[in-house]
Amino acid sequence: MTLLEQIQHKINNKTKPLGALGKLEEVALQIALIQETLTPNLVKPHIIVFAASHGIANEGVSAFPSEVTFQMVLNFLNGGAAINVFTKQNDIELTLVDAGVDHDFEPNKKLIDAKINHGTKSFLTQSAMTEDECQLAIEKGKEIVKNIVKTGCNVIGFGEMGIGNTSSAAVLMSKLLAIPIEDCVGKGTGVNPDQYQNKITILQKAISNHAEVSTDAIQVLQTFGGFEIAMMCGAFLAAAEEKMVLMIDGFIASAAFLCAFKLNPEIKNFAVFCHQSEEKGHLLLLSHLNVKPLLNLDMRLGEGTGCAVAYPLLKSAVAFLNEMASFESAGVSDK
Ligand SMILES: O=C(O)c1ccc[n+]([C@@H]2O[C@H](COP(=O)([O-])O)[C@@H](O)[C@H]2O)c1
Ligand SMILES: Cc1cc2nc[nH]c2cc1C
Repeated sequence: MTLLEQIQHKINNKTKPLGALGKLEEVALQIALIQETLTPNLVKPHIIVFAASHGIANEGVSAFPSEVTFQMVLNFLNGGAAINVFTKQNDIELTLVDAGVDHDFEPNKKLIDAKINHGTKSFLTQSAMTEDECQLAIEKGKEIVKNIVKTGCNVIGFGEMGIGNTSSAAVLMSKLLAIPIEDCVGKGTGVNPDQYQNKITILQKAISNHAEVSTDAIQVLQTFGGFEIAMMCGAFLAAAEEKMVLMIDGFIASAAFLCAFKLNPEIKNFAVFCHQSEEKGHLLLLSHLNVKPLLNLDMRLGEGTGCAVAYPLLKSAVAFLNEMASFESAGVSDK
């Protein structure tokens, strides 16, 4: 029997009707395959939140001003954000990264300084980053994950904070999947109908101003991305290389995943899609990746909160596989 057949056999022989644990069975199979074992375990769960400022945020595409990005980083450092609460609740380690926030933070041992620049340029008229900045952000993301692997962690989620980043994510999705931008744009932090129309117009203009940009993932990321998105892209690539279980959060995280997937499609085998965001493009993005998310709680926060609330489900998947009796061991008739 192949390992896949052995794991499936183990799942099927648990004391339950065939398939009765639904998606938990798929997750258990996936985690066992990632770890190449019939007895997987989840060690030192960790969520990394990458924060960065966006030049495009100054074009009226968000309901909130750009300063909220650095203000929320301070909130993360003080333990007051949703991701602080949910990681604490579920015993998940939290690491914060300044990927490129337009603010000079006091040195703080809880904040990794990976600042590429003080925010990206507005991609309405310029490239968001230089080629070097984009490469550096990807490399930093990889390096941060490689350091976390050394702690023994084998399950990792990524979150982001960046006012304006639903605009970046929407354009990445539109360019990389050849989907009209209108189908990729949502309300983000909650723009009103007029602002929503303006957001679409701005992003259409941005795309036509960069008509020369191909569908190459790095070129698209450099032109329309954010430092947190590029860093997350590198982080996904490194985490999959390390054979970790990857927890994927909402719309922006999925757009970063899409960039990484275009660079290495193998990473999908390591990815658990934690939730379906309320953000308009997310369902379409997930369906293009041909994946089903675990939860739909109408969340649209980011920060890795979808990963943090879904993590107990991964624990349940591993626990049933390791701890449930089989029909044979429990003396239960299987037909
Ligand atoms: O994760 C999501 O699906 C998600 C959906 C909508 C908004 N967000 C968060 O809101 C911010 C981006 O929204 P906006 O309107 O400024 O583009 C950014 O900080 C994200 O973390 C996140
Ligand atoms: C307050 C606030 C918190 C956030 N967390 C992630 N994105 C956010 C956007 C806003 C506006």
